[in-house]
Parts: sequence; structure tokens; C-alpha cells
Amino acid sequence: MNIHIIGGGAVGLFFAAQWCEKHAVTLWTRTEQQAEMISRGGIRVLENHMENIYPVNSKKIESLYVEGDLVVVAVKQYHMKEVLPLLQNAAAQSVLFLQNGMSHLDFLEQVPHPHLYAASVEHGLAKIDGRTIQVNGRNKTNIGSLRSGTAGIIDQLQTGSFRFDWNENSYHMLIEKMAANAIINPLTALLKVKNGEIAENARFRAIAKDLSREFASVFSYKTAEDTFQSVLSICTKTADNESSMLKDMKAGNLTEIDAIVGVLLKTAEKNHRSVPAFQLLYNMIKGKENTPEFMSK
Ligand SMILES: NC(=O)C1=CN([C@@H]2O[C@H](COP(=O)(O)OP(=O)(O)OC[C@H]3O[C@@H](n4cnc5c(N)ncnc54)[C@H](OP(=O)(O)O)[C@@H]3O)[C@@H](O)[C@H]2O)C=CC1
Ligand SMILES: CC(C)(CO)C(=O)C(=O)O
Repeated sequence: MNIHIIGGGAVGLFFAAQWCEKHAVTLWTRTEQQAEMISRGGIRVLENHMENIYPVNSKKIESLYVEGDLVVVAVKQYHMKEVLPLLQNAAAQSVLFLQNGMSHLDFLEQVPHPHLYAASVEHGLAKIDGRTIQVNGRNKTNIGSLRSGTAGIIDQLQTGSFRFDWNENSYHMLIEKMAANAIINPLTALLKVKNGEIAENARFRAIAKDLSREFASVFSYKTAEDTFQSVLSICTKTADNESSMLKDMKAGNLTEIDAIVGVLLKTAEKNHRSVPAFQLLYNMIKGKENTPEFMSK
């Protein structure tokens, strides 16, 4: 396949490296400097004290008048508005969104491509520099259709080093991942701990359990206990990872809190559910976003 990936962050670099041996991959970055770095030196993947280099073609994104089989959107939720006009110009059969949270679904009507897919990524990935990532845990990646997608895409994207699983219900798939992100991300960002500590520390685990109960009172297709167990499992499998929200907070960036906990709060309000613990987490993260005293780098 001819694959174009938008966004040279942790996730974009990771998938570009995984697919480049089997597909023609182009990674579109925001800066010329990063594109040159990748094209010249390849993508460096650090994992279990080993280093692997993957040759990938990379270009600065100015316009996206490209033809391809698949465009993969690997930017943060708060970049989506900026990326949308570029995406609209790309001539491709399919688009795959890799975002955590759910607010990217609001843009779907403006995306003209015939086949749309969403994925929920369960790996723990950290960007070290413009061409280097650290893999802090491989898990599976779930994919489902948002518009006329078919399970056949799984066979094409499959890699030797982790699984892609097909999900018949993309909405449930995204909600399941959102449970993990709504609980793990703000807790780790506020407590400044790695994911594993939420499962290991009895008091933090108890908070995660209470939050699982609140989450299941809003999105009730899964029990509170199942939600809690799935959160613990992701914490354990990505124990050494700093969540993306913790990384954003440390870097003084915006966070994806609106696309994750914000969506939960709006749904709770619509359905007359009380979620005081999530409201508290939301206010704490919003209050801290972009404030220099939170930065610990
Ligand atoms: N990291 C992780 O472990 C996981 C992340 N996710 C989700 O995946 C998504 C991506 O996350 P992640 O890769 O960590 O985020 P990063 O912040 O590492 O990467 C986002 C990238 O998008 C680039 N970008 C922003 N705007 C544009 C634009 N207009 N054109 C081209 N590139 C652009 C940024 O460029 P620049 O650097 O120049 O600003 C940056 O490199 C998020 O929704 C996240 O929640 C899901 C599971 C795990
Ligand atoms: C899977 C997890 C929790 C890994 O840290 C993640 O999605 C994130 O950090 O946003």
C-alpha cells in the first residue's frame, strides 16, 4: 500500500517504522528540519535496550495533494482543526484516525474519503527526538470502521511485532480506550507518576476503581469491574510509560483533556449522571494547563 502518515510524533514515528518494510510509507511532518532528519537517518526505535533503524521517506507538510491508498492521521486532538484542510486535499481511498478520546468524530462529516477507520492504540510510546522513539510497552491496536470500512484492512496493516484486532463496533472500541485514558491520563499527570504506579499503589488503585464506577454509570455497556480490570491491564502493560497527558503537562503543552474527560462530562450531563470525581480531575487539569509551575523538566 501507499501510506501517508500525518504527524511525526511518538505514534506517527512508531507506525511509520512498523509499516515501512511492507509498504511505501511517507511521513509528513510540520517542520523541514524533522523531515530531513528522518529522510537522512531513518527512524530510530529504542526498545528493551536495543536500537533499530528504519528507512522512511519524510516530507514537510505544506499541502497534501498526494495520491495514496491510506492516509493515517497521527496528530493530537487539538491539532485536528489545523490538519482538516490538508486531509481534505489528499486523494486516498481510506483514512485512519489514531487519536485517543472521541472529539475527532465531530469532524467526520467534513472528511470526504469513501472509507474511514478509527483505531485505539494500546502501546506506550515516547518521542525522544525528531527521529527517535522509545517503545515502553507493546500491546494490540484495535481498528473499526467509521464509514464503509472493511475488516480486510487488518490483513494489510498486520505487522510481525504486535496485533491489529478488528472491532465491529468502533464506538464501543473508542469508549473502552477512553475509559483508560479518562482515568490513567489525568491521574498520572496530576500525581506525576508512570502508568504502572496507578495499578501498584493501593490508594491510587482505589481512586481508579471509584473512577471506573463513575465511568460505567455514564457508558454502561461495560460493568464498573470490567472497566477497572481493563484500566489495570493497560497500566501494567505500559507500566514504564509516562502517559501522553503527563508528557504534555511536563512540556507545557495543551492536553487532550477536552477530547477525553470533557466528552465524558458532556455525556454525563446529557444523561443526568453525577460524576464529581471526573469533574474534579477535569478542573484540576484545565487549571494547570500551560502554567509554568507545573513543568518539571
Ligand atoms: N504516545 C502514546 O503512547 C500514545 C498516544 N496516543 C494518541 O495518539 C495521538 C498522537 O499522539 P502522540 O504521537 O503521542 O503525540 P505527539 O505530540 O508526540 O505528536 C503529534 C505530532 O503531530 C504533529 N503535528 C501537529 N500539527 C501538525 C500539522 N498540521 N501537520 C503535520 N504534523 C502536525 C506534531 O508536530 P510538532 O512536533 O512539530 O509539533 C507532533 O509531531 C494522540 O491522540 C494520542 O492521545 C494513543 C496511544 C498511545
Ligand atoms: C495507552 C496509554 C495510557 C499509554 O500511556 C495512552 O494511551 C496515553 O498515554 O495516552
